[in-house]
Amino acid sequence: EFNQLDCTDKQKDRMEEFFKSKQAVGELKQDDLVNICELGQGNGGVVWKVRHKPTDKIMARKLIYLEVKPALKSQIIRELKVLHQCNSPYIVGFYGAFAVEAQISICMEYMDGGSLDLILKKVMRIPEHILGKITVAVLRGLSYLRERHRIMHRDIKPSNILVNQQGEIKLCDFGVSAQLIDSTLHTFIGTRSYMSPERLEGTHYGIMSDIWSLGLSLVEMAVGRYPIPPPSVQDIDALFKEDPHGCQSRPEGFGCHKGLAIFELMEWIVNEAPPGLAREHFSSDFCDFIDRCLKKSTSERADLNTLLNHSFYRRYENEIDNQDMSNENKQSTND
Ligand SMILES: N#Cc1cccc2[nH]nc(N)c12
Repeated sequence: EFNQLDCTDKQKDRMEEFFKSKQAVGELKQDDLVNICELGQGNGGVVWKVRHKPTDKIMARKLIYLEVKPALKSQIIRELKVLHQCNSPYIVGFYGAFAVEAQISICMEYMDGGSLDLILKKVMRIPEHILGKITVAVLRGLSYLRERHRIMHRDIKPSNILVNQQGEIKLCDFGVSAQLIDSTLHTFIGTRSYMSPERLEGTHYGIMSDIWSLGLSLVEMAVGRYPIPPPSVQDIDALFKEDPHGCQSRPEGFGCHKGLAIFELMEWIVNEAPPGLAREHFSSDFCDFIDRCLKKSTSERADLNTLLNHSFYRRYENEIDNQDMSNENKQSTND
């Protein structure tokens, strides 16, 4: 019985490989890093693809600009060091963190497939079977953070789910430093929110809030646009109507509806019915999985263990493990 915290041999090999490359890098210094190109903006910072000159390793470096007292900055760097213990096939690798003046640098494993928000912009929408694999990786990543580190993610959304050419799917940007969270609370800049109703209302929230954010992210990736306010039935039908040219293109005006202002959108999340999937276009267990993630009341919402036993998760969990096994078998027959 594969436990969601177990790893396949292939995953163990990859983690050991990363650990060795991390040992080769040693302590990170600003002057050892050279920018290659920008990978993304958001989450209170900008992410650069960088090269570590002494080892020639490619990394991703998140830069957070923070005007805080030196004592707070040292506390943030100290708290970020917990990331050295966050070792899971579903969590992006961590090389180290350091501060230079008002800039905090978090250096991590470079994921050459990028983040799912940028992929979604290119492919219009993500097919259900891929969303199944994404769901397995996210739930296993959330399980790892909860079981081994007693933390929730706090910011599940497509831009914090990264992929690489080996088909790995990993979480990044989780709230490991309480001080960094506190110091950046006022810096929210965005036109959409993945926060749960209870979090927007300022009441108690926890891991169940991550489950809401996962559900909302999956609907967005399934449909191809942020799902609040919900797309019309016509929008959805147009989305799935085969394009006469055989290639999928975004229907005229789809997704570029006049969006709600951020506060209207937050009010919608708190006051209106949650979004869901159209049953004529998605499997019943995917629709049911989403419905259970997007219950507005946390007492009705599915918790992590319930979702790890849901038929939608079960359908894809073996695919990820067998994929590694089959890759291992292919590798061993090629050896
Ligand atoms: N964090 C991060 C991030 C954002 C966009 C692309 C990326 N590739 N590898 C990363 N770590 C990363």
